[in-house]
Amino acid sequence: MDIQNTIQTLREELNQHNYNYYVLDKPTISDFEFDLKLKQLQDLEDKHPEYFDENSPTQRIGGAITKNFQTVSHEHRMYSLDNSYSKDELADWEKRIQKVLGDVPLEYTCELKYDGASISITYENGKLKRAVTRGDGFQGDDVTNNIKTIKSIPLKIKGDFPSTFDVRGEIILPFAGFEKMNQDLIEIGELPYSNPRNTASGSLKLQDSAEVAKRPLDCLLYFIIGNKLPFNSQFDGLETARQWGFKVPKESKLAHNLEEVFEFIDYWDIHRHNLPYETDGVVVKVNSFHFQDELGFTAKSPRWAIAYKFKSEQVSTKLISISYQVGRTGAITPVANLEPVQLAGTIVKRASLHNADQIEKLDIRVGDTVFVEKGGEIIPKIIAVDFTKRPDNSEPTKYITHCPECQTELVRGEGEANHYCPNFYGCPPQIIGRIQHYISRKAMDIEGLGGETVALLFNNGLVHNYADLYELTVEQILPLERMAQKSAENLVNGVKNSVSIPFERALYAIGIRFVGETVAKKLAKHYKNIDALSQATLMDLVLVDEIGDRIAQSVIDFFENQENRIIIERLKSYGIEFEIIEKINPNATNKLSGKTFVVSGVFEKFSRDELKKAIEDNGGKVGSSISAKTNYVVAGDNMGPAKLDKANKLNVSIISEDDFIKILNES
Ligand SMILES: NC(=O)c1ccc[n+]([C@@H]2O[C@H](COP(=O)([O-])OP(=O)(O)OC[C@H]3O[C@@H](n4cnc5c(N)ncnc54)[C@H](O)[C@@H]3O)[C@@H](O)[C@H]2O)c1
Ligand SMILES: [Zn+2]
Repeated sequence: MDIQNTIQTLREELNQHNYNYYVLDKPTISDFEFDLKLKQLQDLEDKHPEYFDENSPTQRIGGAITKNFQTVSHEHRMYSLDNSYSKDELADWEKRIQKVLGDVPLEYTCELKYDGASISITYENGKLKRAVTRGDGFQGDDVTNNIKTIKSIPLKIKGDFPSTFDVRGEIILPFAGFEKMNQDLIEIGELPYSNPRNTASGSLKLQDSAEVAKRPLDCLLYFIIGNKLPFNSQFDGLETARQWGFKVPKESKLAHNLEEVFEFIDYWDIHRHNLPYETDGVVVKVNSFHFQDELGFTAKSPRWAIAYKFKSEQVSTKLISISYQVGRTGAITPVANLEPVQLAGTIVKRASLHNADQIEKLDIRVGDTVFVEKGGEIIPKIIAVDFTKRPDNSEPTKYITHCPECQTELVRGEGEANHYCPNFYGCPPQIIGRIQHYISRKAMDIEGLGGETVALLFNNGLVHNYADLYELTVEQILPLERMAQKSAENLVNGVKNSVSIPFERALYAIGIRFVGETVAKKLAKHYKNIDALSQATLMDLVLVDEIGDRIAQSVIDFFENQENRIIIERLKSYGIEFEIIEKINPNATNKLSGKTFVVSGVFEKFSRDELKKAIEDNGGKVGSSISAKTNYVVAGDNMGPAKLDKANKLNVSIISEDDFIKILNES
């Protein structure tokens, strides 16, 4: 291929990767590989200036503007950063600076490079006015509403500030929040997000800011830009930002020479693993604004700053075999079994291969030597195959066609990433997984019963679904491994005691696909009992707050299934109520002393007589008309204007049924 063609191919390839990374938030190659290709292109362009193109990925910021938000021009352009991977490159950078500035003493701010999505936020008269993504550097998406949901971003500034300025920061998803989000997804049988950076970036692009508000995003600030700023160096700017109320990580340091910069890098290359969020390097900036102005910018990045990228830890090892796991929902996940190898402080033996497409893309085969990396420093993943080490007799991987557990032929729905085993009622890991979900802490929270025991019960033919749990007897389970009289009794009692559980928890427990904790709450509140829910049509369901087509269809499918209906009826017969039950606290005494009021409104939950009885049980006296002697009147919705009038005159408060029950149930 001639040079011009190579350059053209690289440009096209990099443009596609930029699109995958910035717009889709789904990169298909590692950053390291991306940076290598970019460098290769840069080198070719340097050698062949005749092929210069201002639209080349070397000259332009990779991000893009989406059509989903209003496009806004940046008052101050948003640049990228030049990258370096070695101390030599940093030394070269300093030389280039000294060429411009002469041999002056230089100070550098050293900051961590937070791995998320950049944001520019404009403040006017101390108030947050607008937040815009980096986009192509000139223009970005107005995501103000989404940004306002992030609690660490002040809506109003404290202290002395110029009338208008922009702040620049990184929107990140700390590890803890990221893992919680994934846990919630796994619980409802969904695939987890691949890493915090792409998830943070994807969150900013959501159309519904209520959805964004639920995500534990954070903003780490690294720059203030504007006219008449009350400081003249980067380091003082960070301190000021902190005083104005922004979150500025305290790890940043002022270095007085390159040696101190190297110390900072060496320290954080190790200790970054203890930070609660992801970092991918260190950003070194010339501290003085005066010098920054003199140095200026290239087409893409400031000359006064450079990123030093940490090498993401990679090792190579051998693929021993591929096994396939069947999840609770029947989703198949291929898992790579590796020759054990040390990586970032842990021994790695297995890595997820995600799905059939991933295997095909990597062209990974048993016996291959593979590169493993800790993606997002959490889950190890296979980056690539070392083809130079492929054994001659290796065979392409054939994805399984049948379930490894029950031999049912697998299916793959249109547009779905994973294969599924459709044998919902006969496939052991699906059955066990469903029962394990049913007993889990957030569901029925059954004391005395754990996930392993569930498998044991199933394997011994004692339970086939979660309703069977309620038929278990001590005599049946006593002969099982590691079971003693006491633990057997605890198990049976734990199951028995679980029946008095709020509707929303029971609804979550039965494991309808896509019905997680939050959705279960919404459905419970809306339908009040399972019969109403089971009769709901698709149209009814999608009208419920936050219920979309996919969830609605899944609810319909669940209740259309005869076996599910039988199980629910059985659960009811064991005492699970599957409805929201309002109770008047039977232990309330004298809750009403010293109060005088009329209970009025439409009585939805209790009859007039029940309410009267509750009043009397609480030491109150019920009257039929409002007078000084009787404190309470249960009037219902037919309280005539005369009574209302009288109540008003006597200054007696009129309260609803709900408020009345609340008073009785107050502890
Ligand atoms: N894998 C892929 O397909 C793919 C595609 C495109 C880009 N990428 C990766 O994305 C990056 C592209 O670079 P980029 O242009 O987004 O720049 P960058 O992320 O390397 O550096 C610039 C950004 O760093 C951020 N940053 C974090 N901490 C900072 C701090 N303390 N001070 C200043 N800025 C800070 C800012 O948001 C700034 O916009 C590279 O790492 C590249 O490998 C990967
Ligand atoms: Zn199966």
